[in-house]
Amino acid sequence: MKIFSYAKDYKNKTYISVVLSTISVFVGIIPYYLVYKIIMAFVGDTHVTINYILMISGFILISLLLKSLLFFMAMAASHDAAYDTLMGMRKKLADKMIKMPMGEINKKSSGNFKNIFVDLIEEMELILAHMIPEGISNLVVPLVVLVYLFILDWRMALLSLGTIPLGMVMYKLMLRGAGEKIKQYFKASNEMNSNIIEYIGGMEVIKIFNQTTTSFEKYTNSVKNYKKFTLDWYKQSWIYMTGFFTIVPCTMLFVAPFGALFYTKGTLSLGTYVLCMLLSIGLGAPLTRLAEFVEFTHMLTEKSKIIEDLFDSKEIVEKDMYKIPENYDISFNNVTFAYDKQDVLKGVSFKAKENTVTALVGESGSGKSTLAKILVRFWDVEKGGIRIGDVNIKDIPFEKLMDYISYVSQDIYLFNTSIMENIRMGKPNATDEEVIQVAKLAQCHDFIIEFGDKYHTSVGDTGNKLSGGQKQRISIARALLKDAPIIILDEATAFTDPENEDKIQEALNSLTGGKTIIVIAHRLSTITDANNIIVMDKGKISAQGTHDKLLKKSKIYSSMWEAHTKAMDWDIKVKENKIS
Ligand SMILES: Nc1ncnc2c1ncn2[C@@H]1O[C@H](COP(=O)(O)OP(=O)(O)OP(=O)(O)O)[C@@H](O)[C@H]1O
Repeated sequence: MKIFSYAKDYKNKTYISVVLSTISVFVGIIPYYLVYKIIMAFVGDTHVTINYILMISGFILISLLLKSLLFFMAMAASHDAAYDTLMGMRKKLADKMIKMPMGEINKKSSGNFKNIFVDLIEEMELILAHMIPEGISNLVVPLVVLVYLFILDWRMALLSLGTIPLGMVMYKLMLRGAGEKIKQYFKASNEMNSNIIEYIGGMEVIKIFNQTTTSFEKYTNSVKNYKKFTLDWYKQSWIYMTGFFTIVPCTMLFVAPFGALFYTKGTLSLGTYVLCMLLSIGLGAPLTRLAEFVEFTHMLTEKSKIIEDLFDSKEIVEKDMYKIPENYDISFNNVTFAYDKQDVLKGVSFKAKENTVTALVGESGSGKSTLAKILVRFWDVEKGGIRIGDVNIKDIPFEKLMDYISYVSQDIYLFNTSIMENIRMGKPNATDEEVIQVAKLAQCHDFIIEFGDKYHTSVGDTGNKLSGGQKQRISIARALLKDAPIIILDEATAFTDPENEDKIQEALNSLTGGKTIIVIAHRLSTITDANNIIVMDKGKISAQGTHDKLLKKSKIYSSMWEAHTKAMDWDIKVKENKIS
């Protein structure tokens, strides 16, 4: 199982656990031998003194205590190694996600990721922490006992294994179709996780649209489904499971009667008979526990496959040879791009020069945000190329590319921490003063100081304590603080009320010169001064030029402008109460 490869960094603790649990197994066999000594002392000719019995009992007690102590020390070492491994796996998974294209991440729901990061990895603890010490003792005990039994009397050794063939039949029946059942169980568990997260995340929409019944139904159905698959699996296997766990430990079934027969026939001494019975009793429990571990392994192999699939999933390809751009001009050369099969960008070519503002406008769905997302390599382009300062973005180290670009997307995400820390994410070593300075530039300062805790006010879960416009300006402040040479601002339509628009405009004006700025604009009045306006239409560039030029030569742009000015007039009239 590949899971053990993640444990290799912590192998020393694992070795300690292996050594301790093996010693514990051998120490655990001593009491059987000592009990045999007592019995033999009574049946033999020797005179048994109370001191002798007390001494042997003392040794039994010491061996039992030592066995437990060693076992718990082994468990402590294996748990230590296991939790280190789980931490390592979670870190590696988080690293992996940074390298994955957004498209790959979006294929899975957040419930799916939660299931992998939390539940599945937690269950790996069972393999790593318990399988090593317990697995070893459950494997070594029967082996050592069997070898000893064969040394004593091979017939008795074989008889002590008599229940195993019967148990194996039960075991086989128990595992019949288990692979399929496990897959169904995981599918149901994943669905349940995704539905729970969707139910909680979508609560606002559910309440507004009074969809409580249907959404609740979807949620309860997945919970019921999960119960059904778990129970089905249990019902199918419980009879055989009970059979197995009843039959296998009855090692005395053959040992006692046949041993008595051999003894009466004089082919087995009383001492060996007694010792064989004692040893075969000790054989039963570890044998059944061993079977339990085989079952766990079966299940955990399936679980670790899900984790491994995530580790093996597609990454943004990084090359060995890198180039660093000499300037920050951006050029799209004949870029064609599809999320799935249908092209959403078709042969797009344009240049956004350093020290200029380029605006992208066009109808909803015309491909504006997609242009921004492929520039930051959320998805890789296969046809055509994107260059920064004449270097293809695929030839720039991904981390460097992220350093060059500040991207304010439509989906603003704020972390559940203070406003100060949310802005500081743009430059982790920024001082408080620097944060406040950019907040002023981004027109956030005034509303921040209105809050009781000012910059230390928590923004709430995903920023839900702030208005849309406030969140947008905080994300602009974050981008300003990063001070990257390229800035992409994807304006969110939802927050473009005139007051917020003015503030955003001021924030944009504060962007210092020398940068390459790309603005995806929904309200055309924000970009009339842009050096170049690109009009997108169904994935293609329909026209480009300055505002004045486009008004004359682009039908799409001039009608967009007309619609925009009408809407502005409407706004003003409503404000002046001319329209009720
Ligand atoms: N993750 C995705 N997977 C599949 N298709 C997508 C994805 N994101 C966007 N699309 C599709 O790509 C097309 C272009 O979308 P895009 O978001 O670039 O448009 P836009 O011009 O920015 O729209 P808006 O102005 O509404 O933000 C749309 O048809 C959209 O349905």
